[in-house]
Amino acid sequence: MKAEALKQQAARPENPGRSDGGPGTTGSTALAGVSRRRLLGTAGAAGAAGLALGAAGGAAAHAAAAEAAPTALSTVGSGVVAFHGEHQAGITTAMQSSGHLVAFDLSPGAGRKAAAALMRRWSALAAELMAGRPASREDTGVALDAGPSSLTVTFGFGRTFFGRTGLTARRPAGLDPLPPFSADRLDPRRSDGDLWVQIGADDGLVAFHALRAIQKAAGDTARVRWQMNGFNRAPGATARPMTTRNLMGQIDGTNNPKPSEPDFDRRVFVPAGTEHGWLTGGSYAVVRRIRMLLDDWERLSTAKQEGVIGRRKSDGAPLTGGGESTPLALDELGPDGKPVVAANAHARISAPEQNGGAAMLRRPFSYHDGIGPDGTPDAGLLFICWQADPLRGFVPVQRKLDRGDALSPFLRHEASGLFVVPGGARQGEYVGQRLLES
Ligand SMILES: C=CC1=C(C)c2cc3[nH]c(cc4nc(cc5[nH]c(cc1n2)c(C)c5CCC(=O)O)C(CCC(=O)O)=C4C)c(C)c3C=C
Ligand SMILES: [Fe+2]
Repeated sequence: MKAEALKQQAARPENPGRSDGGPGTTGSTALAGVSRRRLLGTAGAAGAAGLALGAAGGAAAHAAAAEAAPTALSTVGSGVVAFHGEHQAGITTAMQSSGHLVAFDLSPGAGRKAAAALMRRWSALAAELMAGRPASREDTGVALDAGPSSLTVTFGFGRTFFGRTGLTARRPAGLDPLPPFSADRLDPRRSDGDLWVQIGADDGLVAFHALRAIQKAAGDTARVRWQMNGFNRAPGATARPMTTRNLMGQIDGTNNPKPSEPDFDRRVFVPAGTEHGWLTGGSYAVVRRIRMLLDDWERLSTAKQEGVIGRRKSDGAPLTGGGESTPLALDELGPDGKPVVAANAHARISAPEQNGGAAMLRRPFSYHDGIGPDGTPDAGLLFICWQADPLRGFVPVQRKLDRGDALSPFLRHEASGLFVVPGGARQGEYVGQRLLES
């Protein structure tokens, strides 16, 4: 099993819908040749045994040997995602097992110049950390011994960022406020924000290390507005690559657009030649903290739970048959003459063909913040979806779900944010430079 798991991780392609990779996708995650100061090794072949250092020869010999002989990283630790590129990392990257979402507000008096300096600082830091190198100043040591572990740091701007930096004329229409939905129970203190940072990694310490470094590098320029912490299944936890499950136990992410599909880029990334040149290659992230009413959900029989979604719980296959990737037969009727996939089933209502083609890339983290004051689990989904235009992605689908989704009685939308995520930085550039300096 261990060897099998290692083989999976080594072969791990990028698939945002899977926490441990999956077929049909492209990837930038690779085995790292670079690592943190004290990590001299590269992973090499999957399953490579670490170099055993004997006790004989005493501490000095041990230290000398440790200096000279590389120690093999596990394949999880050695996953590295490129910081520079056409798009920012953390969008099509395979879902990671640890995540932090943080929104910042610019401090009073911090305008465009300070924001530009902050983005320059943050970008340089993110590039170092994602390569597995320590933060250049005051590294806390929390991630020592670990490789990059597929760390990604992704930056976005909220609507208010543009007013604070005097850039209202360059604010894209896609940042117009989301409409209210009847199921919203939004806490403004945990919603919105001038800046948004998404951190993901396949190691909890590596993710936390990046979070602290980013927070400290904000200095006096920006203050944390809210922070949310999430998780997904660890790579290698399952015997074969699988779509991850959420805290309701459902396989979640099956029908995500795949990078291999011809319309993937058009759906997820802003193309060249639209409204604002600085936005080319960017995307919009809708972030919703969705509490799951798990006590109520877990009282339902498995058959009822499956009816709510329209898919089997065990393997994610449609109730109309086949396997996980079989399309839902939405027209199929049961012996009672009713559709097998109910009219209000979540998978039916959210399907692109029911929403004028509206599609989004869902890349969430689960969260669990203990027990709420009402004695029920404060747990659910940090729902993050990516699209080229929220008005053609999240908004129409959520409108439809809001009107009659069988899943709604088991959910509570508690916080919301909409952020524009600029395209990736080229070498020598920082994220957002084309907005802040042109
Ligand atoms: C507005 C968009 C969506 C919200 C909010 C949302 C919340 C949400 N969904 C699940 C569980 C599942 N969702 C599934 C499919 C699915 N969901 C959305 C959109 C939202 N979900 C879409 C676009 C789709 C794909 C539809 C399709 O193309 O067929 C599924 C089925 C498996 C899958 O395809 O991923 C599950 C399960 C939860 C628990 C939740 C809120 C907490
Ligand atoms: Fe969904």
